[in-house]
Amino acid sequence: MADYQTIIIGAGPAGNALAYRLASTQKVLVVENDLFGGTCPNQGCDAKKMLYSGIEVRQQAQRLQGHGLASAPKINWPDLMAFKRSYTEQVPTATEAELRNVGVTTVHGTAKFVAADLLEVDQHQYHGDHIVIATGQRPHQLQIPGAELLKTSRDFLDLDQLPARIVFIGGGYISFELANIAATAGAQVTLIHHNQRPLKQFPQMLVASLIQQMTAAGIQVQLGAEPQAVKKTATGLQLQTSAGDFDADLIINATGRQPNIDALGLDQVGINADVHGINVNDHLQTNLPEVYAIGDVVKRTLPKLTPVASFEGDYLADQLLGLRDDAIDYPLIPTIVFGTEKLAQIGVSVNEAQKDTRHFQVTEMDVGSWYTYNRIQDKNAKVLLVKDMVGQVVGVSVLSALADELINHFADRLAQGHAPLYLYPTTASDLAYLN
Ligand SMILES: Cc1cc2nc3c(=O)[nH]c(=O)nc-3n(C[C@H](O)[C@H](O)[C@H](O)COP(=O)(O)OP(=O)(O)OC[C@H]3O[C@@H](n4cnc5c(N)ncnc54)[C@H](O)[C@@H]3O)c2cc1C
Ligand SMILES: NC(=O)c1ccc[n+]([C@@H]2O[C@H](COP(=O)([O-])OP(=O)(O)OC[C@H]3O[C@@H](n4cnc5c(N)ncnc54)[C@H](O)[C@@H]3O)[C@@H](O)[C@H]2O)c1
Repeated sequence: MADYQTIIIGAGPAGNALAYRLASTQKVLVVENDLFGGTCPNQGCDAKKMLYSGIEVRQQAQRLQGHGLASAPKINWPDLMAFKRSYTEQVPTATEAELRNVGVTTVHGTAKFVAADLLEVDQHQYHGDHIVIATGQRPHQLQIPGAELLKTSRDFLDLDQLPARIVFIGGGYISFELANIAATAGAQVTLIHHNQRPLKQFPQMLVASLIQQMTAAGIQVQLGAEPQAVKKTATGLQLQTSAGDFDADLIINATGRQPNIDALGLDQVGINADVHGINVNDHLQTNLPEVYAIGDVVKRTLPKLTPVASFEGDYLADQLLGLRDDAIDYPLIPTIVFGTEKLAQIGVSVNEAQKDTRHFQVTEMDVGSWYTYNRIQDKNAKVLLVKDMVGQVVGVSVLSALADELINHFADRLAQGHAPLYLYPTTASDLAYLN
């Protein structure tokens, strides 16, 4: 039986951040049952932003029509997809090779606990002094008739051809981002949300403004539509909802993600988890002291994002190397929806401030006419500042083509002694590698 100091299950941003840090001092094994690199580079953040390269150029050119540009370039979907694949297709091999280069052993297969310190992968057993679960999440399945006809964000991000009519189910990050890609690339797009509060974490005033811009860009946003069934029709598919039926050639289910824990055999060894993820303490330790969990698979209310996954991987590396023993203390976590306009926030949210008017006040600023935004014709740009009672800015929400830049500047300004976490993927998120 092979013996390791640390075994990491899952080679996504969380598992890899940990593996790289441990590699020079420990004997480390990483087990991966799909694509090395995990969700973010293969079918999440990076894949999406490769497509956004073309999408953003078309959108910026649309804003400048009549201001020096005569037309906006059209998207050639197969070419854009080929560009995305030129990046994604090399990710799994390159990631695994990098891990091996720094001395990490890698294994392909699904890991299952046999004991607290023992895993089985394809009938081979591996002993670890510590075992770290970093298995991430997968799309949540809708329980409606015909759900097997629905596709996911992973399918969308690898489409050979762009279907003419696309429906996105869900009013979260994925639907808002992919709907914009599809519509800007020329599809007829409908976004269906089951209640009246899409993107509920963000200020509803900015969400309403975003939806206005989506509508102006030709995206139909249907609120209050509970999905009920999916059917095949003579011409494609039909989504039946409480607010009517929607015909489409492709329907993407983006109603949230659930932790990858089913195959791990957690019950067998008594690791506490539920449908929201694995329970950990403030040291990212499960109820079994030698087993930890990091990244999206952890049950927590903080946003499930790449910078958070990497931060946890880094933190746990310090713990396992004996460099620190304090509880995890997260920096402010900025969030962004790369939508028809970018919607981003950091610090005390407007929603929190509106519930606690004794301590916070919100200032609304239409900045579309400011030089920075006027120059790129970002006419609807808006900033909401949350201030405490002495007038100090403690939170910011932005709707603008430049929202990522501004929020990253506020990540620096509001950091208060922590190394700031930046939105990913952005220029600022590269800073950690520029030293
Ligand atoms: C469409 C989309 C867009 C996104 N965009 C952004 C964005 O712009 N910015 C951002 O910050 N975040 C974004 N995210 C979220 C981001 O991708 C995740 O937060 C991040 O990937 C989490 O990293 P992780 O290592 O915890 O999990 P993952 O990246 O999911 O990696 C987990 C790995 O574990 C493997 N695994 C699972 N079970 C087992 C098992 N039993 N045995 C072995 N291996 C196993 C999986 O195959 C996977 O490779 C996006 C997500 C999606 C789906
Ligand atoms: N820019 C980014 O950082 C980014 C981009 C994409 C994804 N992500 C990550 O991926 C996660 C998953 O994205 P997502 O958009 O799938 O999830 P989400 O949680 O953001 O949104 C899911 C939406 O589906 C709705 N919903 C839930 N159950 C439903 C049901 N039965 N019927 C109809 N609607 C239902 C919810 O109300 C919610 O609006 C995000 O939470 C985030 O952590 C991040």
